[in-house]
Amino acid sequence: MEQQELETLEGTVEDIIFENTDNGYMVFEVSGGGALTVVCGVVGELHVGESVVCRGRYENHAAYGRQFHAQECETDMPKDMEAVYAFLASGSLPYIGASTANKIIQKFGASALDIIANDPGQLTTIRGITADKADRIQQEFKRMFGMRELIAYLAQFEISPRRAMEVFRVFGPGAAQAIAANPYLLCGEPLQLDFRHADSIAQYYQMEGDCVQRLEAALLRTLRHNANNGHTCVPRVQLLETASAFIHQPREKLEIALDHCLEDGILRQRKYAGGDYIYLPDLLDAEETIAHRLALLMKKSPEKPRGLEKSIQVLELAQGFAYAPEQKEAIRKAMTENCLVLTGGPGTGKTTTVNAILQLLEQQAERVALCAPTGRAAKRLGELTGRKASTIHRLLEVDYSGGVLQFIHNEKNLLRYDVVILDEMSMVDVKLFQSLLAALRYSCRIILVGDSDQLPSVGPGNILGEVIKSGRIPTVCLNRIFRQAEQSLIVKNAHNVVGGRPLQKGGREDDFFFLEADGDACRRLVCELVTTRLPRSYGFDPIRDIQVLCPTKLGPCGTQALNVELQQLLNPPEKSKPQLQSAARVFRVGDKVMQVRNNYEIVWHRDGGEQGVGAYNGDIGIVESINLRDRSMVVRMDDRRLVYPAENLGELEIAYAITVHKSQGSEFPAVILPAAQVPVRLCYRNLFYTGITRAKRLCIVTGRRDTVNAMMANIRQNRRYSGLCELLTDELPPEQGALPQS
Ligand SMILES: Nc1ncnc2c1ncn2[C@@H]1O[C@H](COP(=O)(O)OP(=O)(O)OP(=O)(O)O)[C@@H](O)[C@H]1O
Repeated sequence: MEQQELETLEGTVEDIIFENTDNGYMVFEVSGGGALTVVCGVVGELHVGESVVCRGRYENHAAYGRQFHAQECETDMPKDMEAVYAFLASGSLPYIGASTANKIIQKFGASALDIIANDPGQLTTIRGITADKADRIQQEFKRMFGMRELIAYLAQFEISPRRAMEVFRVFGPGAAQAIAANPYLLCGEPLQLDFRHADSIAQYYQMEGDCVQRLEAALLRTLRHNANNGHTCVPRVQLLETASAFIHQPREKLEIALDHCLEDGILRQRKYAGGDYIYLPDLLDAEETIAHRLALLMKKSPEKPRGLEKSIQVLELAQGFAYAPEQKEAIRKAMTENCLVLTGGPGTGKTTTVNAILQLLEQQAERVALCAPTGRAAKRLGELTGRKASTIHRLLEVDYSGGVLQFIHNEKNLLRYDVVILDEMSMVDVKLFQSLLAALRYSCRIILVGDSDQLPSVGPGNILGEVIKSGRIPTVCLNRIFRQAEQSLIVKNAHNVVGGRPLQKGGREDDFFFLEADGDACRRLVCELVTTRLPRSYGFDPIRDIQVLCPTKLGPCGTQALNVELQQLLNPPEKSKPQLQSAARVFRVGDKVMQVRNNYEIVWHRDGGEQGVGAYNGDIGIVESINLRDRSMVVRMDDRRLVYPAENLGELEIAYAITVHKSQGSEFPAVILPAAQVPVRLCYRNLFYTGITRAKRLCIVTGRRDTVNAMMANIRQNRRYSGLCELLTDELPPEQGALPQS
């Protein structure tokens, strides 16, 4: 229906105004019907001189006037001589500029493009074009039109030009043949297209629903889907059942396909106590490497620093208080063992202990690296220890030049540290930890600090939980809440949550409150707290200091509804305030935004001139300016300024309200946690605990008492399949590694 309403614009491309080669978004001028029209849209690749038929709609742009928004764009080779000349002179082909284009046209006329495509040898008759150059010209010409053909081919299966360009980049000129032979390649890495696209291509080629390509793809897709939910492996039985239900094929057929995949090494299997588990090879590799490296550290003889007790006493004198017995034990172990896990809830003295360890290590002139998985956690670690702390990515130095994530520091270029202290360990996934271990010298000692009651990492694995569970790595768990911390109801209630005790209600002077409300009333209450009550009573800045943390995105108290309302209240549209629409979001100058995936290439400038690259999932900032012409935005994140070009806007979300999952590793002066209508799958204790422990000075839980009680009662930690505990116990039989936990 929609299709019939589209208008058509036909003509020749006169000029390319803006081009994004990554996603195919272009702004260009088309002459046709006696007029010159500015056209924009995701059209793939275009060149001056080409004939185009665009379908879309005319729109009036606030700044640029009337434009044509193309939803579809068919192109053809330049037809008449003038268009062929314009195309050749546009510089789209290598070695051909305006004057060579002129010579080619004089010699071959309108058939110049046929010659380039089919008989490039003839080009050598033009001065300056050697046989090699003629070949390169032909290759580039074929690439250009190959991409064009692929866009048209995939469009029949409702695959957008933007996706088609990605397909072309991955499979090159042979893309169409490769896809015809196995349409399910599209569902694999790195494209991960929806299965229904591959199914419709397979149907077109009359492939059966139980063809081997489809069965294997279903197994891989199920494992990848589980990896995205944090599992490093899946029980064999469960994998077969899920994949069978997903593609409606009998389990036996999937079993045969699975055995093929195992034989070919596409998948791997490990036997643990509970049965057989299937892995994607890279995730098993990561868990095996981690277990092996930690085991090697445990097999190395421990350090024997002299005068340790004396040094601890000196520190106590300087501090003016005595360390608790578990803190002392952690300090001793940190100075002697090659690997230590230090864990505990808020206010139990982890940072105080880390500071003591740092001082002792520095006295021994050990080279110590302090790091954490997120920028915010690293910043906090730096502030609390008064030392330089960086993200793991920064420590390893990202190299994204090849378009895939690599690190400059790796097994061939080791980091020169004697000890690494890694904070917020609960957030580290297996791949990142594997990369970190690879870049450390074998003798480098490791101290892992974290709170195992927090939500586990976003990426696959549950390293902290599994390492503690194995009992093979020295672990000190700090349980005691210190007096200062005890005065805080946030801290007390955090421990109540973990201990399964009821929440303590807050009084006027407290830093924790529960306010009862449901549905829309709860949403209105949250908005009122953010916009008026908390700024008035506590002097909080509603945008900078207060963070709404929602268990869910949906519903009246989810991030989506709250962001719409809070944006309207805190940063309403104004005539003088530039704003940009990107997908369903509107960004305005002054909005709070969050980066929602890792981008290793985006450039930032720090105040004071330093420049670098990278914005990471969970980084929060404020929109500082908007350029309407090229649809770019400048976002300030702490002391850094990042320029987001149009194609990167999809990586940003409005962030007055964010999910608890996204808040891991961050702290905020004031947190409001609406717990009214929480879907059952998100109704669990770790999530509630992680949310309230993000608050530094004030935490307000709003919502329904029964929802809060249900969240607190549900200790079913979202189970994560991982073999790390078993791999560690295999590597370290009890006599080598087992240590009683304190
Ligand atoms: N042995 C001790 N005696 C007295 N006070 C202590 C002791 N250890 C820590 N504290 C105090 O307890 C409070 C909490 O300690 P610390 O910040 O180290 O805990 P934490 O576990 O890092 O907390 P969080 O995870 O919330 O940051 C601090 O005010 C600290 O000075």
